[in-house]
Amino acid sequence: VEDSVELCQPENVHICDGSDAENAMLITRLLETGSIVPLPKYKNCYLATSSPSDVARVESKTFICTADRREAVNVPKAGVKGQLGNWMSPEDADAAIAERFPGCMKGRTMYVIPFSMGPLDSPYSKIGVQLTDSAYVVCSMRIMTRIGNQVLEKLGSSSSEGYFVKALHSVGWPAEGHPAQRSQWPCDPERTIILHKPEINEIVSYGSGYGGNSLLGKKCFALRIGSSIARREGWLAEHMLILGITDPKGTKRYVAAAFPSACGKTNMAMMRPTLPGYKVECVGDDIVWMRFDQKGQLRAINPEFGFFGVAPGTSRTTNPVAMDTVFENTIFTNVARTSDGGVYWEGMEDPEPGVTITDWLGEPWTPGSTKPAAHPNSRFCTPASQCPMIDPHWESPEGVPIDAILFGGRRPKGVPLVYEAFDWKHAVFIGAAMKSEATAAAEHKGKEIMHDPFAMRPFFGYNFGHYLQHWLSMETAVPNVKLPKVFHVNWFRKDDQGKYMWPGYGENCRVLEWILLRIDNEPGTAVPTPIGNVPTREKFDLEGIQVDFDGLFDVPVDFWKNEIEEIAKFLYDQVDEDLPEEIKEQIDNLLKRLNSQRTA
Ligand SMILES: Nc1nc2c(ncn2[C@@H]2O[C@H](COP(=O)(O)OP(=O)(O)O)[C@@H](O)[C@H]2O)c(=O)[nH]1
Ligand SMILES: C=C(OP(=O)(O)O)C(=O)O
Ligand SMILES: [Mn+2]
Repeated sequence: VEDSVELCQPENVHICDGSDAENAMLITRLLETGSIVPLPKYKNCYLATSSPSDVARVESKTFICTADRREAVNVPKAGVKGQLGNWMSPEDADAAIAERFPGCMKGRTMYVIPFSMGPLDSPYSKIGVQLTDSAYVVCSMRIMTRIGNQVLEKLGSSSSEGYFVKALHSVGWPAEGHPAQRSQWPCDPERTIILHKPEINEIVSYGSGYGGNSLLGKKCFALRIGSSIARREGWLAEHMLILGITDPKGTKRYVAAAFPSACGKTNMAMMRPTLPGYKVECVGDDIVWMRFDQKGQLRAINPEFGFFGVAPGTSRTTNPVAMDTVFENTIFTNVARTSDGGVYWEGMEDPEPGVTITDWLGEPWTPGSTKPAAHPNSRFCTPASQCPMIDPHWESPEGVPIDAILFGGRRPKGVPLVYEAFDWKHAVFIGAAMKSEATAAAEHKGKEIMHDPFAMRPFFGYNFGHYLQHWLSMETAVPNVKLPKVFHVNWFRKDDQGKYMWPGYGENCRVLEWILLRIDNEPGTAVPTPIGNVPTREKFDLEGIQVDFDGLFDVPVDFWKNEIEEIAKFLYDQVDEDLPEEIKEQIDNLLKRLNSQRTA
């Protein structure tokens, strides 16, 4: 703190105790500066609208900084541009800090936020301290993580642990005359930079107030620094939801699922199953820290304390549970506002007659408007404890047992609703081969289908080749390892008219039901295809819905030959010398399986 005070020269330093009184004081401050507005329709809810140039994560300005480049990122073949993270030398990182931070908090307050990723009494939790000049960030961190005195006390007592993650954040406060200078959302988009130093467990973020760039416990710590710690310590930090599902007989299982940003994690974590007799409960919606225990069981904690969920598309029909969660103690960002003091976004039920809408940019909005009312990456930031279906064990210090892992993405063509990996090595290959349409969660434009291995492309804290090796090594993580079953799912396949073929949301429980049958080794449930096992029609419940089963599960051989060629090129080009032999074998085996099929 002293070093950073010397660097940033704030007028005040406020050490956050995490109390209600402190939060109320900060909210008042944010209301006074116009950084948030109240939403009197709900209890203790506020709306922040950002600068239009600070609305999402910026992957191109996010770096992993290590002495040896090969530690931080994949080293592609000569002439190939790396797609799985950016590297910067520690010297260049320090120079970037020296260009931006001196005096950046002049005349303002530096907040010191001690926070815990994971329940305070869990041996798997880790502590961080974030310094920031944004009260919005403090209030959001208080929702997303456990903060305050309790954390300082634990930090003081756990000398055996010895380290905490140091996180420095400034929104950047450009000089007089700069367009962003007087705005209610200060930021410095041109000079935004997000730096991670895994070798010394440090994060430095400058220029952006947007969630993924500024709430440093989340993507920066829990995924990037976290994955690098996890590799050293022999566990996994992943971009996954965790849910518990109880079947009609009363058996409960936990499932983790990795989907890229804005591809359905929060919705699945809060799913209300349409099949009778099933119950889903939510442990987490974005990040999992998991490891095999001594008995060989994979156990997971959710390191977070709240949900930072995508608002558009959330409605009474798609995600009623989220709708029952977010209208208390919530900070909304970049959604639209209604004249009766509420919020509005695309996909939400229409407001009452007579109620008018102001879009996220402050302009009047009507259903005929050509621009969206809410920014496509607008978010709610809400306490997890408010979720009516939060799992009773969501804060259990030893974590919950995971029996299946799902990978998935937005794949309009060729990819079946669900298929199952043949074994662990095949599972790791399926994770490596993941692709998905780009979304508004980062700066990518359009709907290009991008590679997104393990849904971690923007979040790897170290070389993806080493990451693959680490996943492969889990097969022998402990003597009696009980490997979870692994599946790939795709809720987003489209027909020739461009319409989704699968109703999704609560109906996704039908896929979960089949997964449970597979976990229980029920006979007659699956048939092999070249890419993995798919359900048999008899054991996949379609009662009450009209869908094209054959179309949903079709594995078009020509499509997959092209697909695997492209994936192989991507992996060989990107990972080159660090591509594990096991993955090369998986590519060869899949090609052989495809070539032995008759093409249509
Ligand atoms: N068609 C369809 N859309 C979905 C489904 N699940 C989520 N979505 C939409 O995808 C967007 C992102 O979902 P969300 O759960 O917030 O994704 P996350 O960022 O991975 O947590 C929202 O607009 C959802 O309404 C689904 O099963 N089918
Ligand atoms: C917060 C984010 O996560 P997600 O869309 O995965 O919920 C993000 O991508 O910045
Ligand atoms: Mn989410």
